Amino acid sequence: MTITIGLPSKGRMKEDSSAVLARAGFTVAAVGNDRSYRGRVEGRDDIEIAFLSASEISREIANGTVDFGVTGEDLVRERLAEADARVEFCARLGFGHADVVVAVPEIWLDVDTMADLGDVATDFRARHGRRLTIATKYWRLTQQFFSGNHGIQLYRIVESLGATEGAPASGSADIIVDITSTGSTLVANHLKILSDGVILKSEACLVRARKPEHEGDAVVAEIIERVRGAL
Ligand SMILES: Nc1ncnc2c1ncn2[C@@H]1O[C@H](COP(=O)(O)OP(=O)(O)OP(=O)(O)O)[C@@H](O)[C@H]1O
Ligand SMILES: O=P(O)(O)OC[C@H]1O[C@H](OP(=O)(O)OP(=O)(O)O)[C@H](O)[C@@H]1O
Repeated sequence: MTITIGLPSKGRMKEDSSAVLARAGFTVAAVGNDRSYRGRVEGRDDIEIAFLSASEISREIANGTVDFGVTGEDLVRERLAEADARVEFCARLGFGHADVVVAVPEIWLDVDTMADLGDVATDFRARHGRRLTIATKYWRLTQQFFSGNHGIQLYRIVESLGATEGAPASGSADIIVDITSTGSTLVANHLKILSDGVILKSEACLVRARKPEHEGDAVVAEIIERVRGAL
């Protein structure tokens, strides 16, 4: 059986992903020219590399078209319901850190917690004639956190495909759920994170699609062990 590993072909995780595999003893090379989307590992005919974007990797892991992938935990949990049943987070790789957070306008002085926000959501229709709106590209994580963890049901998600932090100022949503690393984009947009508003502390992970044929497979076990040993 050939084991396929999805690695970022571009973006912020690209260099660190190849470096961690190299430290684990797997030297990755493109097949054909530099622009190829297939790679191989030197000396290993039993491992194939698929170069994809971080978000494509989460999709391919969900489909099971790759066995392993290096991508952000946020992208995997957003893509997959019941993520822990479907995939194994084999190793946290120490780069690509970002928190998925709930942020509200700084001027909402009496809103500091999710409970405060729940009160705002409850009163919102009476005050404004519509539901509280949340701009995000993290639909699943937002619904799980608001409805599942905090019992907040009265809101509407407004899909955001970019510049999410600008939504409250432009009037396209009241609050946001987005990723932050240094926090400077939130500050620049006069937004504050609720004190219990961190939905997920994400980083790049080695993720395995749980497949029956992986049971007892020596190459699968070797990849996990060597990557863990390289951290
Ligand atoms: N400052 C940051 N902004 C956005 N994502 C970040 C940041 N820091 C770390 N990440 C992580 O990087 C991953 C996304 O990486 P990247 O933007 O390269 O992905 P992509 O999905 O390939 O991009 P694209 O949207 O161009 O397809 C996510 O897992 C995210 O958590
Ligand atoms: O907390 P900070 O360090 O300010 O980073 C957070 C910002 O960085 C990302 O956007 P980016 O401009 O990287 O674009 P992307 O979302 O398209 O990757 C992310 O979407 C946030 O807007």
